[in-house]
Amino acid sequence: MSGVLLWVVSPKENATSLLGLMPRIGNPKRSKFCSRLSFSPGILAYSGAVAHPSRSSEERVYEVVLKQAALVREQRRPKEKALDFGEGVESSDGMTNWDLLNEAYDRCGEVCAEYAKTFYLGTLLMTPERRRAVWAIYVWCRRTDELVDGPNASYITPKALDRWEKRLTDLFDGRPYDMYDAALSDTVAKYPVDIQPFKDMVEGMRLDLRKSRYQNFDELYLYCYYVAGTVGLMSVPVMGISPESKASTETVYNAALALGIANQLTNILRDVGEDARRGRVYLPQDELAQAGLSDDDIFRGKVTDKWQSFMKDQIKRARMFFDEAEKGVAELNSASRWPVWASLLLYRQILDAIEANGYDNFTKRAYVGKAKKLVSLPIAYGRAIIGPSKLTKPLVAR
Ligand SMILES: CC(C)=CCC/C(C)=C/CC/C(C)=C/CC/C(C)=C/[C@@H]1[C@@H](COP(=O)(O)OP(=O)(O)O)[C@]1(C)CC/C=C(\C)CC/C=C(\C)CCC=C(C)C
Ligand SMILES: [Mn+2]
Repeated sequence: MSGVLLWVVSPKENATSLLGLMPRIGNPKRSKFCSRLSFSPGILAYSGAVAHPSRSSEERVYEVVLKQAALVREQRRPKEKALDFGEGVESSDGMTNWDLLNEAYDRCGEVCAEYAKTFYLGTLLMTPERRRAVWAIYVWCRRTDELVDGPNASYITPKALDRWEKRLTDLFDGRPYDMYDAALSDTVAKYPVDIQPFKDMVEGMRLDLRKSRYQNFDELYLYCYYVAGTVGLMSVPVMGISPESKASTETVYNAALALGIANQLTNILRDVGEDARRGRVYLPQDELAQAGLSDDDIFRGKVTDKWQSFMKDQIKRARMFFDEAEKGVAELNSASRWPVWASLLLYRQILDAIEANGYDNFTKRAYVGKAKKLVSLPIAYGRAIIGPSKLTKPLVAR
């Protein structure tokens, strides 16, 4: 994928390869969610709106959620931007554009299979159309993350991210740069996917370049939305909501957002030691201080009573986001539920693994073993059979 870097990195920042080839006020649901976050005294108190008299991160993110939900309701299909993959035009090697597009999607599938095997297996249950669209989104996310986390991360500047974003707008306008972009370009033309979550993910990568401390949970929440909540918002329009669902579109998007946030909080809790070795502390500074801890304690990496108690609260909060996410999975199209349940159950078990490690996330990496993974798959399947509740819920037109 040296093409990506040739394009993203300026000639001076020469590099070679990437990825191988190369709530809301006025919204009862959100208010309920926030009140759940603040049920516990101490660090879990959700103080965003108080600490920031303007708008809290959750309010800002919720505006994006509403916009995405509205787009799906309208089933917006920007056909005018769709690429013309007419079957007739042959290239010199005899391949039609149609063949090239199919190959592009296949390549996305190969990247997925290599980097996220379980997730890839889950997607095989989806319809072929949806499956390849999710692969295309996955590959774009993976490449975006690789820009700041991959082997060439030290060459990446804010300007390089601007170029990556320009490339994103081009592909949304039907002008893909390479094969992977072509697959995503086709996907966003076929499904009501908006560009905002993609741009927001790039913004998250910009944050990673310039920020290594988060003062409070409000700041961290925004970061988690940028790098992970966005994935939920990108995926739902492709995965689809069950025709039997009586839940409002906003409810489903909130759940999707919550799953992304839960996953990223889990990532952060798992990687405390690894991040500290790179000079990064994602944990909210005010909550550390309230627990009598500081960056120095993290760099020292000693598991103390204070650390254990702090971690218990952090894990509790991550689980709340998983609980919030659970409420929406049943509303998805039946074929999409299994991979989502599988990813939710597997990721949540990382929190159990941190507990099992005695909260030593400085020197031990929490992971879910093969056996536990295997057991989770039929459990996920069992849950996926359960569709939307037949009970009438407050109906918002969809
Ligand atoms: C209603 C409902 C619950 C719907 C489900 C919506 C849905 C599919 C949500 C997906 C949530 C999800 C998997 C979020 C990804 C979160 C994540 C782990 C983000 C990582 C960011 C950066 O992390 P960091 O650098 O700290 O850590 P690493 O060491 O690099 O891991 C990411 C790496 C960003 C890039 C994200 C991806 C590559 C994953 C993209 C995944 C998809 C597009 C497919 C999602 C579909 C399913 C079925 C899980
Ligand atoms: Mn990463």
